[in-house]
Amino acid sequence: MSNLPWNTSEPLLEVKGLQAWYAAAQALFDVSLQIRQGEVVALMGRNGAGKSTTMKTIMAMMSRRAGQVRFMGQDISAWPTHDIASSGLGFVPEDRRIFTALTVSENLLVGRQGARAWPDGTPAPYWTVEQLFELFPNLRDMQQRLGSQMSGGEQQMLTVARSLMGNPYLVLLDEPSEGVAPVIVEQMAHMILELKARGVSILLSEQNLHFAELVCDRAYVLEKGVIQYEGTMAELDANESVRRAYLSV
Ligand SMILES: Nc1ncnc2c1ncn2[C@@H]1O[C@H](COP(=O)(O)OP(=O)(O)OP(=O)(O)O)[C@@H](O)[C@H]1O
Repeated sequence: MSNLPWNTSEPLLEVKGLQAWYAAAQALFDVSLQIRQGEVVALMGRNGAGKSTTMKTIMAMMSRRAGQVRFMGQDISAWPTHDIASSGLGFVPEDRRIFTALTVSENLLVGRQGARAWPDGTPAPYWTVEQLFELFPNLRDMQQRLGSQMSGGEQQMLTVARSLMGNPYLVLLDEPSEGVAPVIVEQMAHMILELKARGVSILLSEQNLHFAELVCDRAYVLEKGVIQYEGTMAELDANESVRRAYLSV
């Protein structure tokens, strides 16, 4: 048995009353959301709605913030970012922070963390480099390539793969489909479904309803730093007024 103070019937991630500021400008207002084990949840909203800020606040990357973040039964609100990441909460930022002077293989090794277990002692999702190459076949063909010589979409894949090297329980994925070629978007959708099948939970920031519908169970919709709607993907799809008011469709 592990010593995780978490019962799997409780949410894996529970965010309550999150607020955040850029200097004097408040960017998040009382944002609350939950992700249960095995769920893929969309965080939707237009440019500037606050999706990235929500993720950065969960990861303690906003210097001025308030509210509570519980992950696997622990209050992580005051933890530093690196402790949050090493507890099994992965974050793939939108700006693709790979090491451009390192090769694909070296970038992956930088992300390596040990294997994890669920509270009942069963193994949590674990990724070998070979399994990651199965998930991202393009990366297998460019193992010795420098990060600086990869396309934006390839860098995006490498960022996701490196995060999976940390064997996270939950990944915050910030707009993985934004600005990448359609063939890569397709691979991203396949990758998210594969993660879900392996038991990894995901919070996916997304503007594209069609992409979110392919892979997500539920959605929260943000506008101006406020959660305006929450529901299943089917409910959101059927709700034309919410779609028109807060999404680009
Ligand atoms: N570094 C920053 N300094 C000041 N204001 C910022 C900064 N980053 C974001 N903001 C503001 O905070 C608000 C939320 O932005 P955020 O990036 O979280 O939105 P988003 O939903 O992720 O949109 P996008 O898809 O454009 O990333 C916006 O009004 C934005 O202008």
